[in-house]
Amino acid sequence: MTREEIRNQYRALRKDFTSEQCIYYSQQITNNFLRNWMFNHKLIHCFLPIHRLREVDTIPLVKRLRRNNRVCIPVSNFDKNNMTHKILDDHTQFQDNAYGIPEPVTGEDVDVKKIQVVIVPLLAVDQHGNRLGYGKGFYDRFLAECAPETLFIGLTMFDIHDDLEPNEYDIPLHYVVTPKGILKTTANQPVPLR
Ligand SMILES: Nc1nc2c(c(=O)[nH]1)N(C=O)[C@@H](CNc1ccc(C(=O)N[C@@H](CCC(=O)O)C(=O)O)cc1)CN2
Ligand SMILES: Nc1ncnc2c1ncn2[C@@H]1O[C@H](COP(=O)(O)OP(=O)(O)OP(=O)(O)O)[C@@H](O)[C@H]1O
Repeated sequence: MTREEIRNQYRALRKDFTSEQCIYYSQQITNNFLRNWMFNHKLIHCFLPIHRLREVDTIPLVKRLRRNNRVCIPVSNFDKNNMTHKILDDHTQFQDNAYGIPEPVTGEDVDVKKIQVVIVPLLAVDQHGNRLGYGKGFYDRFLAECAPETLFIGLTMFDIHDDLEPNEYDIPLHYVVTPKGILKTTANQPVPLR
């Protein structure tokens, strides 16, 4: 199967989820994540979900992580297919962009190099941490800019896919969280966070 065929397959599967299934899987992913990592005094990037596409609901995770960390949320530029990142605070205001992604409209911009953990949305991922998104390269570009010790953690409601052919830009994830548990991929781990 081509990347595009695999992409379409997962898109279709996700569209068939009910909102109850989506909530249930999201809770399991959140619980598995927090059982493994709470982090402390880190700068963490996390996406916010496109509800219409039944993405993992990261809002409870973001709320919990923000208790002991700084969390930044992406703002997407669909002309350049890149993102900037704004720190979440008690006063952050959000607005859905044209693709239904909630984005902060206020808040301090973050230097990409200072981000220590990136929580990545996925359509499909394999045991090596190779991933498939919507195909615009947003996360490929972003992960390439991050400092070498940054930890990349993907979230998916699906099981790990058989090997995906990486393209030249693919940067593998270090961990994947599913409703069933946590997979440490075969990608080289950066130095452990203190
Ligand atoms: N929540 C979230 N934020 C994210 C991503 C993501 O996957 N999830 N992205 C990860 O890279 C970037 C945005 N990428 C996107 C790329 C394409 C489309 C898009 O074409 N949407 C169409 C149809 C999608 C479909 O049917 O599956 C649409 O909204 O009509 C949306 C987001 C950055 N922010
Ligand atoms: N670092 C980069 N520099 C320039 N172009 C890039 C870079 N990364 C990705 N691209 C472009 O983006 C396209 C989409 O890449 P790919 O198929 O890997 O997307 P994806 O990983 O599924 O999507 P996303 O990253 O948005 O979730 C690539 O074909 C390439 O043209």
